[in-house]
Amino acid sequence: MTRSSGGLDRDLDLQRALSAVTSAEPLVNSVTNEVTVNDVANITLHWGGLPVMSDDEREVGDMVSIASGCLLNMGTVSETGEETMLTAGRAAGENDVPLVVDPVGVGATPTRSRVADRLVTELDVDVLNGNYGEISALAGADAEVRGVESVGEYAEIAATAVACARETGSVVVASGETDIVATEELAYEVHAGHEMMGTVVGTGCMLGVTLATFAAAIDDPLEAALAGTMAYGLAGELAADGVFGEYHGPASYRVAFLDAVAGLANGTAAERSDDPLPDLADRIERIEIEVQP
Ligand SMILES: Nc1ncnc2c1ncn2[C@@H]1O[C@H](COP(=O)(O)OP(=O)(O)O)[C@@H](O)[C@H]1O
Ligand SMILES: Cc1ncsc1CCOP(=O)(O)O
Ligand SMILES: [Mg+2]
Repeated sequence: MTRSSGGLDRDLDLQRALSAVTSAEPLVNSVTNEVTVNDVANITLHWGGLPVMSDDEREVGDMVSIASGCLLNMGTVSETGEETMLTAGRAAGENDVPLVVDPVGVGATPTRSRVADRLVTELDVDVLNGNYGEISALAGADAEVRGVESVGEYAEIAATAVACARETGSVVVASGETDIVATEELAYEVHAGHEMMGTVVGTGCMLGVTLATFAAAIDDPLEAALAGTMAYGLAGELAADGVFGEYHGPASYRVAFLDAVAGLANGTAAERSDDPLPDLADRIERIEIEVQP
């Protein structure tokens, strides 16, 4: 892999993206796991979307057909859940509803790898989001996913994310200390977030529905992924800086983080912090990747 970095080669405006979401107020259906479902619903609302968690085989196709975005999160996928996610994903494809898939825990067990493979091969996925280990496992690269956590080193994660984008035709968001947003052509490093985000269960799931909510309001999936990933990491920083209240550990940090998301969407972040929105050219770096064919 050859790597050369360059500036942000796109006109990306974070306030414009945030306003697109709040003005669209998109209905977003999440078929997701019961571990973090409430946080996934709440953060959808905090961004300005309308959450619904329809996951019954008899209804989910109808609900997705009237939604503007759809998330499939396989965190606790059951046998029925597998078929329901495919029903929801097919309805998204038939109704041109942007589809985000979070292949939680792919690579940890043969079952998760099989289900994830079905989702990415049988559905038209606009954005795939997972941690470094999950995206590496999906791309067939060396990966260690312990349960749902990514462990190990991933020095080539940008090239792996591009390879995954090439294989799936999706925009790929590989989350970690530095988030990678990749297409079949290139990758962007998004320098945002805070280590406290890694201490809260659900921050990957909430990133997934953030991407679905932004993709529901912004036509270009790459722009939606870059803006959503950046806004999400920014909320993590504002919370860590105490802008939305003092925290004393992961539990109180989680509350401050949710308040920071709402504050970015409703404008109160600007009242609480001198300059809440950074110049994206300083935070997003384009990485040219020469991936071996
Ligand atoms: N050490 C870190 N520094 C900055 N941001 C982080 C860190 N760890 C996690 N994050 C952020 O937390 C969110 C969830 O990422 P991650 O923990 O990789 O997902 P998952 O919970 O699915 O494993 C992402 O937005 C990511 O950028
Ligand atoms: C712990 C756990 N187990 C099955 S789903 C889930 C939540 C995963 O959340 P995240 O991917 O955001 O860490
Ligand atoms: Mg996750």
